[in-house]
Amino acid sequence: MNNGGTQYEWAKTIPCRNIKIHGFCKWEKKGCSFNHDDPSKKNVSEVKSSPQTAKPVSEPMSASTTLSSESLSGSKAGLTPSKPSVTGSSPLAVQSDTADSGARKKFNIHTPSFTPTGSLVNKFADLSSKLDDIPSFSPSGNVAAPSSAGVPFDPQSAPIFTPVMPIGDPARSSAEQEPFYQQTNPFPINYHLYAGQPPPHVQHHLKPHERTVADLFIPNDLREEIQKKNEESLRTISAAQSGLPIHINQYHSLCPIDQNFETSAKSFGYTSSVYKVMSNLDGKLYTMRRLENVPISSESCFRSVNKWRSLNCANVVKLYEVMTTREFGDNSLVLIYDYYPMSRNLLEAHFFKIGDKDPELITEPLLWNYLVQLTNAVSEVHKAGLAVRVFDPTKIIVTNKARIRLSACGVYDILEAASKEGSTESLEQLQARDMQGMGILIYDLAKSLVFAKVQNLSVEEGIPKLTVSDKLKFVLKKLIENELSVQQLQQLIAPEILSVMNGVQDSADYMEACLSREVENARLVRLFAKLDFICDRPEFVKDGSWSETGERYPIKLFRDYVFHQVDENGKPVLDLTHVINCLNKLDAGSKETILLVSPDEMSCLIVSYETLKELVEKSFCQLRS
Ligand SMILES: Nc1ncnc2c1ncn2[C@@H]1O[C@H](COP(=O)(O)OP(=O)(O)OP(=O)(O)O)[C@@H](O)[C@H]1O
Repeated sequence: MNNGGTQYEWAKTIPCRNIKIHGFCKWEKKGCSFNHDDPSKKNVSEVKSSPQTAKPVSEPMSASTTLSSESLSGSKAGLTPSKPSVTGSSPLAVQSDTADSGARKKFNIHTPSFTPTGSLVNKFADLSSKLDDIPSFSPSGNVAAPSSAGVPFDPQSAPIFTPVMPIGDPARSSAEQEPFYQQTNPFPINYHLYAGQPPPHVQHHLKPHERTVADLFIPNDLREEIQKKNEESLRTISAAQSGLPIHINQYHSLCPIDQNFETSAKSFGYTSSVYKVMSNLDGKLYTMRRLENVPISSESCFRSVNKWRSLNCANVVKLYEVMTTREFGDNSLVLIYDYYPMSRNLLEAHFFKIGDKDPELITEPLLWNYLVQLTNAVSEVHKAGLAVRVFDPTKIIVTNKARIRLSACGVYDILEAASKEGSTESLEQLQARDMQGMGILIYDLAKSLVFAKVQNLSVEEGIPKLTVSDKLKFVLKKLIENELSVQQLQQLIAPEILSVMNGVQDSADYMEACLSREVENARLVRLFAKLDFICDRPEFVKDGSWSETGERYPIKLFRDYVFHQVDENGKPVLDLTHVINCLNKLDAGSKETILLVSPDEMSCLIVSYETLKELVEKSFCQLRS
């Protein structure tokens, strides 16, 4: 090993890149063969020794009035960096300081990237005289031009930077005009903190007692689904881009939910659209269903709304508020419902490919599941003295795996009250029609199971052709022929209700298990935060208790022990299990002892987690006091 000497003669004349990049080379006397003479240091010494020879340095800074011969000759007044200045004075003062203290500084002022010269042009003047003519870059006319260089910087009189955008720019207008609009993060969010699951063929075959890091957190697919829903909730569009009103009463940040952007009057006889909105009262997201040009003549049209508002059912999207508005430029009827991010209606879920999501296959268990959920919805609605009235597949949304909800309740009641004719049917008749509607909906979905052409057959001919169990055929027949009340239906499908209930309980258990894994993480995050509150506080730099003999020193070493360990090759150890293990023991105040070693390996101490816990508590209490 060549210690201190150079190995390669040819490298002696080549400047060492470490000097250029870091300002010093830690291998300078340990075998690095390259040239370690710092050219800028040489210039300073030249400047100091002879003002006449200082031209190459002083010329680039010639604009500076503070770079006088006094300062160059070492006048203390000229060298003190007390007065902030954008001119060459401050850098020069630091230069002289650093020259005194030697080159071993991490941020070396002599490195070319850190030397603010007066003018870039002069630096290249030797290369071509034409370069002298190139104007210096200045970001705007207001910022000090080269001619003003040398005038000491005065924050009071400094021009204020005003970014100028062309008039009519949507970004500008949206920011200025829309008090509620916020630019959300670009999509997709960077999931850099999560490592994906390895493909099944590379997965380790773990012994029963072994765990992977992924086992400590909620399963990846569930986490991703929740994250996607959060992203969807955060998605916004500026009113300037969407052309929608900025707010309707307390609801703002209107963002269209409909994926196909087509408006039709198919479902209610009025063109309708659905938006995600945020309430200014509680900050929550809601769904706004708008129907255009509805002739609402009096408050009495909203008679049924209170009943709908008080209905709480797991299979009905809750209605909160109904109003009329002219904010869209017409007489719009607006209904406010609960918002379920990433939900799709039954038609979208089973018959369309949306984005990269394929339509979901319909199976008989799924049909039973839907029938049970719809029975629950209908039963609750009927108990409230209302009727569902609409069983359109576009008005039932799938909010989670196989979880459905009626999404447009209450609309028909209002529309009918608003129309001149009004309803001729009694509530009992409407409720009986609900049973029929439910049967037809399930029958329509069941038809997709059959390859033969049942589409054009009548219901009586079509039901026998369905490829489902006889029991489902029988239930559908009875429903469509309107021979079942909701109570009779409940009795008839009791075994299926129990099996759906079983699935729901399994799902609840699974979710609870996932939740319990995350509960521990919340505790650890608090511990992380506590340690970070305590360690490396700049105001405690001179505090003796943090010094190597101080009582808080073990906390510092413990933090290094947990997070900053390196392996035998000097590579950082990124072992999450170690982190969680240590923090759990700290939290529990275990009696187990650990060996803490300082980074320079000059001091080491043996301490128990119990003691560390006391120290952390004490330090944290002192911070709070
Ligand atoms: N409460 C809700 N929460 C979240 N999304 C919803 C909600 N209600 C409806 N949606 C979604 O809004 C989209 C549009 O719904 P829908 O088809 O009912 O509206 P529409 O296009 O106005 O209907 P149509 O034109 O058939 O009258 C669907 O993707 C649906 O999943």
